[in-house]
Amino acid sequence: MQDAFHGSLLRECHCFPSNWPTETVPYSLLEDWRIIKQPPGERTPSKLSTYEILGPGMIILKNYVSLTDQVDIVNICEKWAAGPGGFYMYKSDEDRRRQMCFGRNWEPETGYRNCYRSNGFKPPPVPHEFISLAEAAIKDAQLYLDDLPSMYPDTCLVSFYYTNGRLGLHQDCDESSDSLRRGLPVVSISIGTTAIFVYRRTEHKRKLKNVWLDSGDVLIFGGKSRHIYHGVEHVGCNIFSDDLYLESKMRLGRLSLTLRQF
Ligand SMILES: O=C(O)CCC(=O)C(=O)O
Ligand SMILES: [Fe+2]
Repeated sequence: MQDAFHGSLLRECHCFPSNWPTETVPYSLLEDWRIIKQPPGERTPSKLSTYEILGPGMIILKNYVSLTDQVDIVNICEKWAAGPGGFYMYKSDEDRRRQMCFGRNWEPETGYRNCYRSNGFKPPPVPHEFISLAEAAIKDAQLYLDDLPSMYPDTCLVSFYYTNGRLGLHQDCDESSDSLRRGLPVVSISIGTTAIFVYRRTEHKRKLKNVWLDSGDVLIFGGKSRHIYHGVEHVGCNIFSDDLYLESKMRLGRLSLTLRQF
């Protein structure tokens, strides 16, 4: 499946479009470039996990990802972030966040159309740890929501938000028409500083709601909530717990993984 995708795009993509990312220099997630090897410990989900239903097909699983798994995620991302084709920044992001992709390349202006990044880099496959985590979260969410479809994440957008980071209101609508029509969920995993997720349902024109995203939280929106307008505000410097920073040495900021099925 993935080979077929890459193959066809490679054939179509003869030259670099004009809107390539402005910067693709290596960007380490760590303050001191050290990767910490974690001893085996508590695995996801954390025993203290709770949940809140936010709408049809929309739920937040609080404190769902254990500290051990959060550190693992930082280390997996770091492996790619600091290498060629790692984190990149778009002009439109105005020095507020960096991004990289697993599975399929996604760019703010061209969506999933381009396979190449400016250096000819092909996104690595979605790490199996991320796939298992997203699938487990969806399964757990389905215990509380009867209108949440399952999905197999074949794409993962990794964003690192600086403490002045934000993301304006938008809909996620670049996935295949089949995925969108079936309401296959978006799974957003938060690691690092606390942020506020703002959202509104398409039919509620003015009613903006918000929910805190702390480190270890998993937010899922699918089914009837798949097309919500949403954004990220106030990343700031608040940290839910300093354990993550002590154990992973991650920079101050918010790492978010957004998994989807194309
Ligand atoms: O950072 C997040 O949790 C959400 C990101 C998002 O909405 C997106 O990348 O489309
Ligand atoms: Fe989004």
